Formats: sequence, structure tokens, C-alpha cells
Amino acid sequence: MSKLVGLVGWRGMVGSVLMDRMVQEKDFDLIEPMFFSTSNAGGAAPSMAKNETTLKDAFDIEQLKRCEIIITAQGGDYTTEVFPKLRAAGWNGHWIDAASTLRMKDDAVIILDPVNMPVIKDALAKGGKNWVGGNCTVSCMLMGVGALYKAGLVEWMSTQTYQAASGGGAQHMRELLKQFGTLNAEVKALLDDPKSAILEIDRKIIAKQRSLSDAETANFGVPLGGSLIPWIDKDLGNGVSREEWKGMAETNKILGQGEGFGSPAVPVDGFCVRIGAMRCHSQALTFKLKKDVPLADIEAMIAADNPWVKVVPNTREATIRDLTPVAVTGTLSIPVGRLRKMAMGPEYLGAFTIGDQLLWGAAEPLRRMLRILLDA
Ligand SMILES: NC(=O)C1=CN([C@@H]2O[C@H](COP(=O)(O)OP(=O)(O)OC[C@H]3O[C@@H](n4cnc5c(N)ncnc54)[C@H](OP(=O)(O)O)[C@@H]3O)[C@@H](O)[C@H]2O)C=CC1
Ligand SMILES: N[C@@H](CC(=O)OP(=O)(O)O)C(=O)O
Repeated sequence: MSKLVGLVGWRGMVGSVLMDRMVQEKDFDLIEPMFFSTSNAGGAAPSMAKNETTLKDAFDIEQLKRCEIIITAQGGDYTTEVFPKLRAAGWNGHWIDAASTLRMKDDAVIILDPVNMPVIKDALAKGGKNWVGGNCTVSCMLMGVGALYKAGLVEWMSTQTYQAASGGGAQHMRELLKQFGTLNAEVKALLDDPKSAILEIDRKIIAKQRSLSDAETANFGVPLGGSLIPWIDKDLGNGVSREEWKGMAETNKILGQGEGFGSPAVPVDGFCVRIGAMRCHSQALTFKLKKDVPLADIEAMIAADNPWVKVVPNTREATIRDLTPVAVTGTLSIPVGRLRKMAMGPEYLGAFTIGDQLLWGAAEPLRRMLRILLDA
């Protein structure tokens, strides 16, 4: 008989991407889905439902307890409220979560199976039940350059990220697009006139950006359209943003090394920056390798690591065609390009990589974990 799998957060942005992928990969053929809602209990479940055709209350512990596996993309507040109650009520099922709440707990594994299948298998063998998707930037980065870590080649890595609006949620994407529209409207007449002065357009744009109302910047706090924001997530009070802190903490935990694993952590640090892209996170990486490895060997290693990574030749033509958010959005492809040795010495490697933060950055590791559990 198919396992009863609870789905919470299925109609949100991450959840919708997850549902699409589960339909594409025919995951629903293998499970008995039970759909939950925080806002519409008793309503009709979506078309993938089989026997459980009404939405269950996502706070109803007795209904949740019926599920052998629960997948949630409802968010951190939901996890904080419901997960401890469910475990306290004796539920012993598998919890697969997109939120960061439980990520760094000792009994949780950060799931990214093309990179850390041995860590997942080891935890499963030991009775692990809590599986949490990684930070989108970290997951996309490791899907691209995980081969260098697996080969034990990385002494340290520095990251400079270019993160899309979607990382903040659906309202942030809307806000960005509204700002672009407002700015365009401000200078439309001048743009339509090829003889108009560009510096006048520029003056009007900056004046408009600086006078956007609180309502027009409610989500990001400041204008993002035509600008950038070099701070993502909370201020940890030591000059580091929480998003930057996740880089080192999560990379090492995913790889099963560093604190708690009895081996040294690889230092990872850099700056995380919000830019006006829609849903692809991009990052420029600088590696200090433990030894000088020929570039061709590095390219071959990266290309062979998993079926989704794609080495982009370090030429202008290939880069501007294949290594942009526009090229990658909506695909599972993880291009890695701009690979070259840097001026600092032969152990210093530069790279640039991009991933769709709603696919490999959020939904895909969750549905793959479901498959791992169904196959176990
Ligand atoms: N955004 C991202 O990039 C990433 C997000 N995550 C995690 O996933 C969580 C969910 O993120 P995200 O999907 O962006 O959140 P959303 O705000 O899109 O969805 C969360 C929930 O909001 C409710 N909701 C209320 N109004 C609407 C509406 N108009 N359309 C759809 N849903 C609505 C739904 O719950 P209900 O059906 O019960 O009413 C839904 O499940 C995050 O909190 C985070 O923990 C993880 C990685 C990346
Ligand atoms: N912080 C990411 C999105 C996200 O949800 O991250 P996390 O899953 O680590 O909270 C961003 O803003 O781009």
C-alpha cells in the first residue's frame, strides 16, 4: 500500500514549484497524498488527491500524526509551532522541511543528495527522521562546485553572491517589478524621444528612486529596482549577515565535516548581495586550492560530478549566452563558468555559477528526499 504523505505549504511559491516537479516526475503515482492548509481546512484538495479529497487543518496534530512522511514548505513559523508538538505527541514519521528552523539541529540532516548521499544514508541507517533543505545559495553553489570539496581540494572559498528577489518571497518579486514599472513610467516620454538627454533621464530616475513611498519599498525596505542591497537576512551583530554565516555553517554540515563531525571545517566567507533578478541566485567564487591542479582537470572533475552541472567555456560568447539568470530560470541546469586561475597564484581558482533558487535552491532536494525514503 502507498505511504500516506502529508503536504503542507503546497500552494505557496516554493510549494507550487514542488508540486509541479512532483507531477513531472510522477511522484504522486507512488504515494497517497494528504493535503493540509493553514487557511482553508475542509476545502477541496488539489487534483492530485486520491482518497483524501478535502484539505486538512495544518495545525491538527491528530491528522498530521496519520502521515508516515510530511513535507512542508509552509515556512519557519509553522515549523516552530507544529514540529515540537507533533514529536511530543509521539509521531515518529519522516519530516521533510524547506524552512531553516531545524537545519543546524544535531538530529537534522541538510539534504542535497547529489552532493551528500553518504551523509543522508548514514543518518537513515542510524534512524534519522528530520530532513531539511539547505539555504538556496549554498545548495546551488554545491551543486555546481561540490566536486572540488568531494576531492578534498578546497583550503578555503570566498563567495560574492548576486541573489534574486524570489529569495525574499513572492511579495518581494512583485515589489521589484512594480518599481521597474514606476521607474519606466517616470521617463517614458523621454525614452520615446531618441533626442532626449540621457543625463536628464538619469536625474529623473534617481529622484524617483529616492522618493519611492514606504508602501513601494515595504518588502525590501529600500529601492531594489535599478539598485542593489548588500545585506540579506538578519544582522548577527558582528559585521556578518545571517545569510553570510550560513555559507560556512551549512556548506560544512552538508558535506559532513567540521563542528560535530570531528574534522576541520573549510572556511567559507564573503558578501551576500540582493540584486534585481527574479529567481536565480548567481555567485562569483574564489578558491584557494590545497595544490596546483591543471585547469583542464578541474573542468573535467566539475563536469563529471552530477547530471545537472554544466561547464561553460570561459569565453565571452558562451558566458553571455549560457551563464545568466535569464538562461537558467525554470531549469535544473547548474552552469559553472568563468573558470580560470587567478593572478594571486596557481592555487587560486575563480568560478561563477548560477542556480534557480526555487528548484535546486528549495523544492528539488525535498522531492528527491521523498524518493529516497520511498526507495529505502
Ligand atoms: N522563497 C524562497 O526562496 C525560499 C523559501 N523557503 C522556505 O519556504 C517557506 C515558504 O516560502 P514561500 O513559498 O516563498 O512562501 P509563500 O508565502 O508563497 O507561501 C507560504 C504559505 O502562505 C499561504 N498563502 C497565503 N496567501 C497565499 C497566496 N495568495 N498564494 C499562495 N499561498 C498563500 C499558503 O498557506 P495556506 O495554503 O495554508 O494558506 C502558503 O503555503 C519560507 O518561509 C521558507 O521557510 C526555503 C527556501 C527558499
Ligand atoms: N535567504 C534566502 C532565501 C531563503 O529562504 O533562505 P533560507 O532557506 O536559508 O532561510 C534569500 O533571501 O535569498
